[in-house]
Amino acid sequence: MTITPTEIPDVLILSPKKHGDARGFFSEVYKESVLAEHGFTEAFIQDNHAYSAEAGVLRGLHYQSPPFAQDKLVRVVRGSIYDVAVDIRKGSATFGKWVGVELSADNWQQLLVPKGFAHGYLTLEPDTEVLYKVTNRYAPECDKGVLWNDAEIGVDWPLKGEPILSAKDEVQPLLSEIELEFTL
Ligand SMILES: Cc1cn([C@H]2C[C@H](O)[C@@H](COP(=O)(O)OP(=O)(O)O[C@H]3O[C@H](C)C(=O)[C@H](O)[C@H]3O)O2)c(=O)[nH]c1=O
Repeated sequence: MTITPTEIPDVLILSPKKHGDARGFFSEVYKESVLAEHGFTEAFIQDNHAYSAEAGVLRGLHYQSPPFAQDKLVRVVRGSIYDVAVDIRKGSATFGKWVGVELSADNWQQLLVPKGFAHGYLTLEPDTEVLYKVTNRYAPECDKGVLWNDAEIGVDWPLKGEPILSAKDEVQPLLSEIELEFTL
């Protein structure tokens, strides 16, 4: 597995090796020791699985506030997504900045999104399945968000038309309106 920092150094791209043979492939898709070598030692305690039927589904931008903040390790086992992390850590040199990476069953890449980042993704094809590990349990009372198209952030979503949003994501607050609960 190789690990590559993005333009925001705490957000990492992981590229597990696929061992292919005549039967198919085998891949170690999570290895605690490899992440520890890169300074990530948080324990993942929950696995999530999200299926989106259509291309153009946009989930985000979400985060859980302390004490239930989550680190996320995101991968795609069917289809593809444009995965986005936005730095919402007060005092960060990259506060309000975002990174976007295509994750797909084909490229087999993963994205590590640490606490202090809002996370969201846009599906790029139908029948897309996203698996991700998180380092804290689901806490609805701490479930927060930022508006997907907040002009102050300016995420360049590769949209073809209007996104398919949940009712919640239609009305998320702007970055300028949220309580900043993460400090670098
Ligand atoms: C996140 C979560 C949700 N749920 C339930 C709550 C709702 O009944 C249903 C759908 O939840 P929601 O609309 O919040 O799902 P997404 O829009 O995919 O939310 C996720 O989207 C972005 C991409 C994220 O990074 C977060 O993990 C998460 O916020 O699943 C649970 O039971 N457990 C959970 O951990």
